[in-house]
Amino acid sequence: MIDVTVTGVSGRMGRQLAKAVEENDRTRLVGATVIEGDPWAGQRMRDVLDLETDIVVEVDPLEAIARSDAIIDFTAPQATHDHATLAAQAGAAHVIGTTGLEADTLAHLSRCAVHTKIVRAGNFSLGVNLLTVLTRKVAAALGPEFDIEIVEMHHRHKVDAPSGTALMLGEAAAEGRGIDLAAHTESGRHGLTGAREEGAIGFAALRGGAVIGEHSAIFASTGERITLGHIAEDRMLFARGAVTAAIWAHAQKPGEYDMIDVLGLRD
Ligand SMILES: NC(=O)C1=CN([C@@H]2O[C@H](COP(=O)(O)OP(=O)(O)OC[C@H]3O[C@@H](n4cnc5c(N)ncnc54)[C@H](OP(=O)(O)O)[C@@H]3O)[C@@H](O)[C@H]2O)C=CC1
Ligand SMILES: O=C(O)C1=N[C@H](C(=O)O)C[C@H](O)C1
Repeated sequence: MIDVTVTGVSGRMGRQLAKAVEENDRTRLVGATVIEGDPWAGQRMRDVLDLETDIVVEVDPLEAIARSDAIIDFTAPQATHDHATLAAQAGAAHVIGTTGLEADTLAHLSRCAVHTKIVRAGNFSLGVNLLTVLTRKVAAALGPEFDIEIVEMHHRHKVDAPSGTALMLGEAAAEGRGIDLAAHTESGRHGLTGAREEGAIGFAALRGGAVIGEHSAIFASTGERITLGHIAEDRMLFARGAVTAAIWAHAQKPGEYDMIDVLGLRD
């Protein structure tokens, strides 16, 4: 059995993650955390989420992580930064779904990965990870006469843009084309923008309603257009992928990994 803590358990993803850990016969929920002041703090998981476990929701992640083989963390950038320190100290695998991480946190994760295994992905679904592989291949096959645009739509509560998945797709397209994404990104067009830069990779982010996550990679020439896309219809998709990643990470050496490694999709 792999003992798992879910951080941010009262969140949209936290709830699904706790269920996914408990439904998998190789994992067991041994910790569940929330931020101070959250109504779930101090409550039994069986009372707030109808799970058959005696786990009580905690505010301090220290002890929960210390008794865990793995933590699954879909929270917020500062929380993930802090959890990484604790996971590295405890030697617990750290599965990270949090998006919108800044460069200082990414550098911190690389230092933590000397001590433990980190699996980080902007999207833990099989479909999106296959889509990134396809996007890289299509970008490599097409010439610069094809403009690349990444379009995403999410629910009204999402706080970061472009989404982590959109950035994965942009990175894949840039890799396929043999260019640096940061140097070719065009996003947030508004007003008198001028014509599209040749070779740019464009990003457009839509927000509204309860959309779980929709992504397209569009390759447009003057004569034809190819669209590769993915629609997520249930958050359990991401949660089950993250549990698969925790089980996989348990058997790995310390280091930084992503879902392409977990799924064995790397060429
Ligand atoms: N990689 C993937 O496959 C996916 C990634 N995501 C990403 O996961 C993250 C969470 O998304 P979502 O569940 O929709 O967001 P929510 O806001 O619903 O959940 C995040 C939860 O984390 C809590 N939290 C914040 N800081 C801490 C902390 N220090 N300790 C414990 N809990 C904390 C928040 O509490 P409070 O609300 O009180 O701040 C909230 O309950 C986002 O970055 C999102 O982009 C989402 C889906 C799939
Ligand atoms: O915030 C979300 O909800 C999602 N976030 C991830 C992202 O930023 O791509 C994954 C998924 O699309 C849902």
